[in-house]
Amino acid sequence: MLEAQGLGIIRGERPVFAGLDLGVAAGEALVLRGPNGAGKSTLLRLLAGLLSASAGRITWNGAAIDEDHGRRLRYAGHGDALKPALTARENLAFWARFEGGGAVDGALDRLGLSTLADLPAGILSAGQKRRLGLARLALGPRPLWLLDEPTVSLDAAAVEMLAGLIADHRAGGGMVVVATHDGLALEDARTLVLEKAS
Ligand SMILES: Nc1ncnc2c1ncn2[C@@H]1O[C@H](COP(=O)(O)OP(=O)(O)OP(=O)(O)O)[C@@H](O)[C@H]1O
Repeated sequence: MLEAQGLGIIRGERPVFAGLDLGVAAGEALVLRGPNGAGKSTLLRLLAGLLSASAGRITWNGAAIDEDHGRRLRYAGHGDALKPALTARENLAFWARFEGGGAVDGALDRLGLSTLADLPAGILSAGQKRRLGLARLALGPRPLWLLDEPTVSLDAAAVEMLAGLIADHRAGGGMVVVATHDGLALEDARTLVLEKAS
């Protein structure tokens, strides 16, 4: 279980949020909402261990997260983290190697990219690049997914693929925390609304 207690962070000398508590158990989804600048990306980066909190603590099964935390999660931020000169398949194969293995062709297929597998990532459309970035989720199981506005640039079919991917992940006991401004439909998801600090 992922938990945060009394979480607060100051960025650029200004508090983004303070006193924030949350918990996500196996199979659960937590949707982060709130206006631009409210701190959704900041919270996801904290939960990923990419930023340090100014106050409070983040725990995994009761123990403070440490340098091993990154191996139990997949974080998909605003960028797609692709190398434009490599093909779609080569990009994903790079990630699979980096993570110690993964089913590359199956992941491409899951995001509807099989016919584009041998094209350089640099010539893919914005939505195709986003699909490819998200195909990393399908490389193999990791318990925690942290997704920052994953539906940006996606068409309706791809949003459905993503929703299916998340549903399967949760059915297998996975957890997901997702920041979104739109209507990504996740069954039985809880919502955490962040207010903009004044
Ligand atoms: N590197 C940084 N240095 C200083 N302040 C930062 C930094 N990164 C973000 N901030 C500030 O932190 C606050 C929260 O930003 P964040 O990106 O987490 O918001 P958000 O809720 O994800 O917004 P959006 O809906 O626009 O994506 C903003 O006021 C932003 O200016």
